Amino acid sequence: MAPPGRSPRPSPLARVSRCVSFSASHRLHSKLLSDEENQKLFGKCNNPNGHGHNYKVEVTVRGEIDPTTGMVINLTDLKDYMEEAIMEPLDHKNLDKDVPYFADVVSTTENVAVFIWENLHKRLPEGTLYKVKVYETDKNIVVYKGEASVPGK
Ligand SMILES: Nc1nc2c(c(=O)[nH]1)N=C([C@H](O)[C@H](O)COP(=O)(O)OP(=O)(O)OP(=O)(O)O)CN2
Ligand SMILES: [Zn+2]
Repeated sequence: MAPPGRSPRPSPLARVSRCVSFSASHRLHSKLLSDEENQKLFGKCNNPNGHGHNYKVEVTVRGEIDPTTGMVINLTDLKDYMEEAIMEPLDHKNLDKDVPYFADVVSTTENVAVFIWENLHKRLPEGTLYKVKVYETDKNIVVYKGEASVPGK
């Protein structure tokens, strides 16, 4: 509580990140396209027997630093949430065949990032998930921040 006549001291906001790695196979193939169109669009990534990646995921949570605990979020809790939301559904899986979400959603890194966001944000305090960054390879990187475009705008 601030002394009378003084406004309360603003709580510092910080961003806390944690990384995990998982291995998975997939095939880029859209059910909305013909086999020929898929091959033309995705090339080697449309190989019928798939291919694999060692994905790296960086999750960032944003919030006030609690004056009592000194934490935005307990990283031990974040570790558990990431285990449930990322490792359990995705590690050592065939994304297209083992993960129901990707039955009709092309397993691009963009969509992997959205899947992880949707799975994580329901476990975290409202409004605290800030960023999901997925490295499909060292060179191919996607950032998703929960944003969506409004149709017609
Ligand atoms: N917009 C997207 N484009 C592509 C994605 C994707 O997720 N989003 N994914 C792929 C493939 O999955 C493919 O595996 C990418 O591999 P590759 O091109 O081999 O990866 P690198 O660029 O890191 O490999 P180098 O050959 O060493 O450059 C394709 N497109
Ligand atoms: Zn791939």
